[in-house]
Amino acid sequence: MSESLLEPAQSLLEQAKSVSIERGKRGLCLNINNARALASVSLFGGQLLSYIDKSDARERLWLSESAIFDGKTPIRGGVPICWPWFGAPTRPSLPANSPSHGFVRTRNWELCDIQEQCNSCGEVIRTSLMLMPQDLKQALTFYGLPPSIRVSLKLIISDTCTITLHTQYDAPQGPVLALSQAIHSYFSIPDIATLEIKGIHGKYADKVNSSQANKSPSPYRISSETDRIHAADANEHIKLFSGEEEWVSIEHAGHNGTVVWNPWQEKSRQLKDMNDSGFTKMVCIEAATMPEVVLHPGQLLSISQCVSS
Ligand SMILES: O=P(O)(O)OC[C@H]1O[C@H](O)[C@H](O)[C@@H](O)[C@@H]1O
Repeated sequence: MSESLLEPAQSLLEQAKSVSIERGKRGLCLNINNARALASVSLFGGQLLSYIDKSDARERLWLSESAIFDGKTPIRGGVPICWPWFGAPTRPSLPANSPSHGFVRTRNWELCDIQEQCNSCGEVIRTSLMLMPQDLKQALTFYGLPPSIRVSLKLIISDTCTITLHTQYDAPQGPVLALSQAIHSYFSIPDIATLEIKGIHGKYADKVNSSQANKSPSPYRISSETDRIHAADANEHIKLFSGEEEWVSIEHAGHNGTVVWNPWQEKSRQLKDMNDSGFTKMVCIEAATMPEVVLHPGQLLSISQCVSS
């Protein structure tokens, strides 16, 4: 993995007021500090690692204390991008040992654009970043996928945080692409014992008990290993409560599935990049296209997640 910035990114950074680059224990990260929020994005995986709304100074994302930053292992926490497949690779045409959750979470991404919006005092109140995986064409060819596909990630950091993943099939003709993907966000919560999830109503396929079409629970609480793919409402508004307190608000668009994941105790112990009690402080709520959707030449597919207080 090249640990350097590409030339165009250097000049974007020189002009930006609210974005700086840091080369530290977490590898190469872009740090955003504007009047409304703080955030950090790893260029490995194009992965948002931290988002803090300055109005309450609360970290919204969970990052494992044992996360591995070796430039090879997927980072446990923040917002991994799973693309162009979610979960285990199922397509027989893929090479043996193809990674779980696709290949872009373990690639270097490059910074392609920065846009800043200022208030009347000249303070930046909104920072938008555009990132793309490096050398995507080569990777697509390696996995037997059409090389004219482009994927980009737009992050808008302000008093809300919006993550949008675009897939553009940039060709007049070619084979259709069956695409599953996820914005795989790990949310930081005070305690899994007091968590209640509101706003998820669709039936779910249960990956723990291998059963299909279960009714969404009400109230929705987590007290054991949970790994579910819910059929999603078109524009979904989910809220996480810690007891009576509304903790975080999550809106999804462009998806057809919402994933809820908590590994619970035993599985946490098996994961080398998660502390034994890590599962008590996190829950994954993911905007996904799962089951997979079909993308035709010329089409653009976008999914997004917006996080706010
Ligand atoms: O350990 P990872 O490959 O990062 O996957 C972590 C989890 O991601 C998703 O939420 C899946 O539904 C789970 O089945 C999986 O265990």
